Formats: sequence, C-alpha cells, structure tokens
Amino acid sequence: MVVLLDQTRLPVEEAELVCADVPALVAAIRSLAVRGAPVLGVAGGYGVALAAARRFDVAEAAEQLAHARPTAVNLAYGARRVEAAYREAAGGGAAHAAARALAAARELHREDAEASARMAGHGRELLAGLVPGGGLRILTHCNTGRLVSGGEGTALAVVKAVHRAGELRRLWVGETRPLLQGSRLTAYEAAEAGMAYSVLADGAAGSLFAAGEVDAVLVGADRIAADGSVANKVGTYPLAVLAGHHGVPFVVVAPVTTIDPDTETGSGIEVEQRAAHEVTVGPGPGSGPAGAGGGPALAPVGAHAYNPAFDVTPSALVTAVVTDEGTASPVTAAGIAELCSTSRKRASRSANGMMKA
Ligand SMILES: CSC[C@@H](O)[C@@H](O)C(=O)COP(=O)(O)O
Repeated sequence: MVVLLDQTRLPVEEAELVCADVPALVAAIRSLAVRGAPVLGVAGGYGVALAAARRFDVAEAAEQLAHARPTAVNLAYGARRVEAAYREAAGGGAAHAAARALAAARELHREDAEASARMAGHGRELLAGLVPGGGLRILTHCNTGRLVSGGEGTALAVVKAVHRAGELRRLWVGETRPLLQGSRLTAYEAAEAGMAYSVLADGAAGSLFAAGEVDAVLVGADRIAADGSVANKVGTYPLAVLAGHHGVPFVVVAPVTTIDPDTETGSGIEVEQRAAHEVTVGPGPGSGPAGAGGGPALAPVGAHAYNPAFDVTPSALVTAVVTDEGTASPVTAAGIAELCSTSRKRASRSANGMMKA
C-alpha cells in the first residue's frame, strides 16, 4: 500500500491516507490529498511499484497514474520511469521485476530529496546576488515545501535555507485560492520552521508590492516549456506581472525533471480545469477537507465558475529558473536546453559509475 499524509486535512489535522490500490492513489492525486509537482512524481512511482507488487497490470497502472492530472510533468515522469525499470527486469520473473520497480521508486524518492538540497543551495546563492543586504522579504504562492518533496521542496526549500542563515525578514504567503495551499500548507510549514510570516489574500499582493514590501518572489513550477514559460498554480502569472512592474526579481525554483523539452512553448502546456464547486462552495465545517465542498455557499446556487488549476507565465517575466542542475538567468530557450543537457550528462556519468562498480 502507499501511505500518504492527507494534505486536504491540513492544517486542522495530520491524518494518514492509506491507498491500497492504484485507483485509490489516482483518487488521492485528483483530490489533492497528495499534490505538488515533485511528490506527484514520487507518488506515481510508488503507485506503479504497488501495482507490480500486487501483480496488477503495470502498464495500465502507469497509464492511469500518468494521466491522473495533466499539467505536472513529474507525475508522468515518475510513473513511466518505474514502469521502465519493471519492464527491463521482467525477464527475471514477476517477483524480481516488482522488487526492481520498488527500488526504482525509492531511488526517485531519494533523488528528489537530493535535488531539493541542491536547489536550496543554488537559490540562496542567487538571492545573495540579486538583493543586496540581508533581511529578505520573500513573497511565495501555493505550497512548495516538504509536503511536495522527498526533501525540503523547491521554492520553500530556498526560503528555509535563507531563514536558517538568519537572512529572512518575512515570508509573505499568498493564500492561493481556491484551495488555499498557501494559507493551509505553506503557513503550516513556515510556522513549523519558526519563520516570521504573514498570510495575505491573493488580491492583496498588488498593494504589498506598491508599498515596497517585497524583495523577491519565489515560486515553484508544474511544467517548464522549452522556451522557459512556466506553468504553476493559478495566480502565479499576476504575481509575475506585478513583480515586473515593480522591478522585483521573480524566481522559479524547480527540479530539472519539471522541464519538458517536448513542449516547445507555454501555449502547448495543458492546463487542468477543475470543478466549479472548488470556487463556489467553501470547505466543509470544522475539519472538512479542502476542496470537498460541503461548506457555505460562496456564490449563488448553480453559478458557473472559471477554475483553471494553473496559469502560464512567459519567460520574459521570469528573472531566473533555479534547478538542481544550476540556474538559467536570463531565462532563454538556450539556457533551459543547457540545464537539460547538464542533467543528461550527470545521469550518464552516474550510470557509467554504476556499471563500473
Ligand atoms: C514544488 S511544487 C510546484 C508546484 O507543483 C506548485 O506550486 C503547484 O502549483 C501545485 O499545484 P497543486 O494543484 O496544489 O498540485
């Protein structure tokens, strides 16, 4: 089984969600019980390993998991990578192939933690140069911390490194409507880390910039196209426009596995559209899961809603893309291609090392 921390229950309670089979894991992914690009890859990988262990149809499981949500490229990456490990080992029998699939999922998990630590280092270095003097006031959106990663996350991993170095003055946490990944999850992690933080309504970001209260914006990504366009949680693009207008660095932090070289431009990124009730109905009373509705009406019954889960920010508005393989700044197609090539070289060096060992 795959056991998850149910993110829909946070911050009210830390509840485990046990997924005994692939359909249950697919449902958990769709309901955002597990969410955020890197950990979706890890969950997809463990889901395929689970199917292999239970002698289910592994190809079918990988297909279902890869398509559970369309925008985060890591989900399909994780599922396909573990499927490939299973297939390669299939000649040795089902038990052997299942063991290889589990090993591949664990490797993915470990690599994600390592990537997170490298991103934190690169990001901190970049911020030291971008905003002279300590005491940074960083604005972030959605949740990009340990809840989305085998390690400390992406953008929030950088914030945590800055905080540990005593260089964080304040973390501004955009609430991230409609499912409040900022106020529910990022604020939860900020409190846990002992940061000075404030939650703000998404619509308050403009006046915060106008007041000169933001030194840098740090966000994650669900998919980065070959031209450097960035798909991330809806509400990211308006922040990039504001940052550009106010001359504030807008930095995207993501593992290189979030780059999709096969999607040439931002317009080629499929943006997930979600149910109207996430916008029109509040979460259930008390500890009701976020996104499940059941709470007070926020709009007239039957109201239509526009509810894209993500938006796409063009590369011209992105100051830097920080990855585990280094930083592209300015963000150009050539810079993005260079990051992918560094990643391929590292993978081939480590494969050669394993063959020699
Ligand atoms: C490191 S997480 C980066 C992104 O996955 C995150 O910012 C985001 O948009 C997540 O969206 P979600 O719909 O909550 O899965």
